[in-house]
Amino acid sequence: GEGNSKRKWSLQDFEIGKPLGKGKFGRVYLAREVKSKYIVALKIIFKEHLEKYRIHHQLRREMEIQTSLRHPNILRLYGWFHDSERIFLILEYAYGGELYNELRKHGHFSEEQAATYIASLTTALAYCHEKHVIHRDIKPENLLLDHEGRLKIADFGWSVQSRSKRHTMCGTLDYLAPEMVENKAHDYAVDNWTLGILCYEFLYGAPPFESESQSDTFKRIMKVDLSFPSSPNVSMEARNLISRVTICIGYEKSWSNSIEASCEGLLEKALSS
Ligand SMILES: COc1ccc(C(=O)Nc2ccccc2)cc1NC(=O)CCSc1ncnc(N)c1Br
Repeated sequence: GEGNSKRKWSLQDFEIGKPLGKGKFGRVYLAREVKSKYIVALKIIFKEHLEKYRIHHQLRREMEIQTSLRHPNILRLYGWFHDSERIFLILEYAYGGELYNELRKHGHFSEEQAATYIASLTTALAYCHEKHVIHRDIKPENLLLDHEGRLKIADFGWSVQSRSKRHTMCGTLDYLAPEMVENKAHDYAVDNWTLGILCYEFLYGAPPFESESQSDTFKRIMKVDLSFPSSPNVSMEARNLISRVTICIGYEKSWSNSIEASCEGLLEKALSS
């Protein structure tokens, strides 16, 4: 028959199972495609909910983004369909659930485990960035694990296609005003900064700038007020990686690719040590 991704799906094609959780703008259920017995996660979004938050255009853009993304560390969107009041997203089912639960269960990850997750995130984000997609909402809750414990970035609820002006920029930067150049750096650095934050949280069990109040957290982020507790005992290489990725974005706003390159270099070292 015709390729799966082109066929018209409907609710009758699925048997709905247990609720898996609440993603953005909708509930997610375990489901099984009746004919193939293939297990998926089915996300149900109410149209009036999209209208209310005026984000139906964002969902449409999201679907365009998702169909073009194919990466082992990015949760697949197999297709979607709708009825009169709901939109259904047919998602890859991540058998291992939320990475967040793993982190809470263990308190913090070993350096090897953290390096493996950060390496997966780095390649997935580098892939997104070369497709001019910025996720902008990478946090442990949006990271899932498959049946082999492999990391999957999910819930692109806030991803954006970076503005088309980037194509006009790929020529020389010499004539661009600082704010335009800054903007380019900002486009991807926002995801790379998050890599440093996540790396810290994987190793210490809490994000680096966590504070009592939002305003304190904000102040600490703006100052990049990074401190490393003495326990758990984290290697100097790992602390250097976190500092370089957060500090140099926080202060120098260096180009994302140079950061990615140094990340990959440092990760190679951390993984090989
Ligand atoms: C590619 O994954 C997505 C792609 C898009 C959207 C989405 O809602 N976009 C969106 C919604 C409204 C407006 C604009 C964008 C959401 C997801 N993914 C999710 O929501 C994750 C659902 S939780 C889960 N999923 C699988 N296995 C598990 N064990 C669990 Br728990």
